[in-house]
Amino acid sequence: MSGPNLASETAIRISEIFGPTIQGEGVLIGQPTVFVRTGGCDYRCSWCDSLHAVETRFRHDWQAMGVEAIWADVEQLSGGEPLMVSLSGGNPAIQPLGPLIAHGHRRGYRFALETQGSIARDWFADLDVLVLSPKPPSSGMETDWAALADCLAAAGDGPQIVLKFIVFDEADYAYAKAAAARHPQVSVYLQPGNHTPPPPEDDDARIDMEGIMTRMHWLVDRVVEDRWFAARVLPQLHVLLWGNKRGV
Ligand SMILES: C[S@@+](CC[C@H](N)C(=O)[O-])C[C@H]1O[C@@H](n2cnc3c(N)ncnc32)[C@H](O)[C@@H]1O
Ligand SMILES: Nc1nc2[nH]cc(C(=O)O)c2c(=O)[nH]1
Ligand code: SF4
Ligand SMILES: [Mg+2]
Repeated sequence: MSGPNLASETAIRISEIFGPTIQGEGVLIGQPTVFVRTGGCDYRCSWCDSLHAVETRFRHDWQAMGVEAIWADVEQLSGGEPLMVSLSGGNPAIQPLGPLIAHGHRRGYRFALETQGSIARDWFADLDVLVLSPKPPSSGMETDWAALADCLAAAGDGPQIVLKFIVFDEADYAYAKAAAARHPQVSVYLQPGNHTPPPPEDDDARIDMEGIMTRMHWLVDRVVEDRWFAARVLPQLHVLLWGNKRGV
C-alpha cells in the first residue's frame, strides 16, 4: 500500500504477488519461484491469459507499492529462503523495478523478468534471467524490432537471455523462425498457445486440453521436420496442471 514515505518514483504498480509455485514456462520450467505481477501493459494481445493485469478496468485491484512492502510479501511467501523471483505482468518493463532487484539481490534472491521486448530499461542488465517474448501475428500486435534489439543491448552480458515465442499457427511459427534468425546467439523456446483465456471475473479455470495437446504435437512435428534442433518446445506446465487458475 502507498504509505506516507512512499516516494512516487519508487512506487510500483502491483496486480498480484503469489507463490511459491513452479515456473511453468520456458528456460526455468519446474523451478520454484515467487511471482510478482505488475499492472498495466502497452500491448493488447488477442489471446492474453493475464488480462486482469493488463486492462485498466481491473486497475481497482492494483496497488501502488514501495519496495519494502513488496519485499515483505516476497519474504513472507518464501519463508525468508532466497529463491527465484519471477517478474511478470502486464509489461513489467513499464515499472521502475531496478531498486526492487537491488534490494532482493542483497538478500540472496535471484530475478527473472518476462516481457514482450517493447520497452528497454537499463536495469535489465541487473537481472539474472531476461525472457523476451515478442508477439507473433496471431496476437494482433506489431513488433518494434528496434525496441527488441534495444532490450538485448540494455541487458548486455548481465542476465541469461532467452527468446520465448507463443505459437498458434503456421504464420506464428514462421514469425518465430524469422525473429530467432535476427538474434542467432539467443536460445529459443517455443510454447503452444492456450486459446481459452480465463474470464477474469470468475474462477472458471477450464481449458481445452485437447486443443493445446494437438498444437503441441504439431509444433514438435514442425520443429523436427525443419530440423530446427536449437529450438526447445515446451507446454505451459502450470496450465496443464491447473488450467487457467490464477495465482499458481
Ligand atoms: C502474460 S505475459 C506477461 C509478460 C509480458 N507482457 C509478455 O507478454 O511477455 C507472460 C507470458 O505468457 C505468455 N502468454 C500469454 N497469453 C498466453 C496464451 N494464451 N497462451 C500461451 N502463452 C501465453 C506471454 O506470451 C508471455 O510469454
Ligand atoms: N506457474 C506459473 N508459471 C508462469 N510462467 C509465466 C507466467 C506468467 O503469467 O507470466 C506464469 C504463471 O502465471 N504461473
Ligand atoms: S504483452 Fe503480455 S501481458 Fe501484455 S497483452 Fe500481451 S501477453 Fe498480455
Ligand atoms: Mg501466465
